[in-house]
Amino acid sequence: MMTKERVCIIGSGNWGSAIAKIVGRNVRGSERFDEQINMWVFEELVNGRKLTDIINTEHENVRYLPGIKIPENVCAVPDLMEAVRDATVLVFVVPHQFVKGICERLRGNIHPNAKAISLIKGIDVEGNGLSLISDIIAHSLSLDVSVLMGANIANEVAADKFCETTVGCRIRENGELFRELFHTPYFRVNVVEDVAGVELCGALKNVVAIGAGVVDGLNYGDNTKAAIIRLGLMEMKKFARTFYQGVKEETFFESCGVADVITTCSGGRNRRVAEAHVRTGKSFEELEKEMLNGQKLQGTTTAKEIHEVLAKKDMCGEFPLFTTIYQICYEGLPSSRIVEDL
Ligand SMILES: NC(=O)c1ccc[n+]([C@@H]2O[C@H](COP(=O)([O-])OP(=O)(O)OC[C@H]3O[C@@H](n4cnc5c(N)ncnc54)[C@H](O)[C@@H]3O)[C@@H](O)[C@H]2O)c1
Ligand SMILES: O=P(O)(O)OC[C@H](O)CO
Repeated sequence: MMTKERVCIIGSGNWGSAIAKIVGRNVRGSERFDEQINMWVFEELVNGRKLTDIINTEHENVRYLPGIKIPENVCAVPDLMEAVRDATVLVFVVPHQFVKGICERLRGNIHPNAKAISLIKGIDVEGNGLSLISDIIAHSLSLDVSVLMGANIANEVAADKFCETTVGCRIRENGELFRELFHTPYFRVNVVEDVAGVELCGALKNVVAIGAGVVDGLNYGDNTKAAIIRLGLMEMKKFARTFYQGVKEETFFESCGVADVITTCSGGRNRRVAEAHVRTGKSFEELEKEMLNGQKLQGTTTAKEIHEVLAKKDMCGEFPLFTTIYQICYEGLPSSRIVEDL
């Protein structure tokens, strides 16, 4: 008899918890996946109680996804090594700034047959230049890493509202395995063989979302926002194809591309916080703490990371939207320059 795949979800924030609901339900009765799932939780106290205890007794992540029941076969585990023990399928879903530290701790401690998927929307910049988060995981842990990105605001997915998503894979068999793990009638998975294209769409759309929030804060209206979306998509495509060979044109028409830019520029956290930044004059850090209750912004850090890459290559002038968004976030450029500098 085939040994069943054992799944561990690494991360338990807003999206990690929503995805735990899907995966927890999908593995029930599965011939391919073990029904028991571990979810690694960065432990914290909520009203004096451990978050893992709350999740394991009330089956709800009251801090990051309140009001949604997580299936009882999902077990919250505070110890990372214990969480991944025996896991052959690793689902990475933490804010991108934490992934390197987690991989360092995991190195040498994972199942030899493990494969992974990253749901993390972000990039990394090291001395030599740009790295995909999926490559950081793959190189640290010597395993194949697929990605899942799409127009997927966690609260809407968790409420079972229909949407689509894109899995990018290098090994088709693994892409199909992940489709089986995540696909539901209301969370429709399409698999494409373009990891870099899918992942860069997911990362870069967070920068465009900051731009959309800025024009909302300025009350510029829908036409301006549509222009930001269009110009943002063009810069996303140019950036992805400049830095990664083989990124496919059609990937930008998948859920991870145009659909995610639209959703993120309407209902996302990055957009909301950027709008508040313009209206209140408060810093992004202050507003992240005030408005997100522990959830993390990815768009501002990604704007900084891509700016570092562009500045090193002397290419800022070729990416006027990304550059202006960076300057608004980090250099005090007046918000109105978002359109003046285009
Ligand atoms: N929330 C969404 O709607 C959504 C949808 C799709 C993709 N994503 C992406 O998924 C990834 C994870 O986002 P999220 O919404 O699940 O997280 P989140 O924004 O809710 O972040 C909070 C999480 O970070 C954890 N954390 C805090 N400090 C930590 C530390 N030092 N080490 C490790 N973990 C720590 C918290 O415990 C919590 O689980 C991001 O890349 C995000 O862009 C989010
Ligand atoms: O809330 P945001 O801005 O982090 O975006 C959430 C998702 O990535 C939208 O697909």
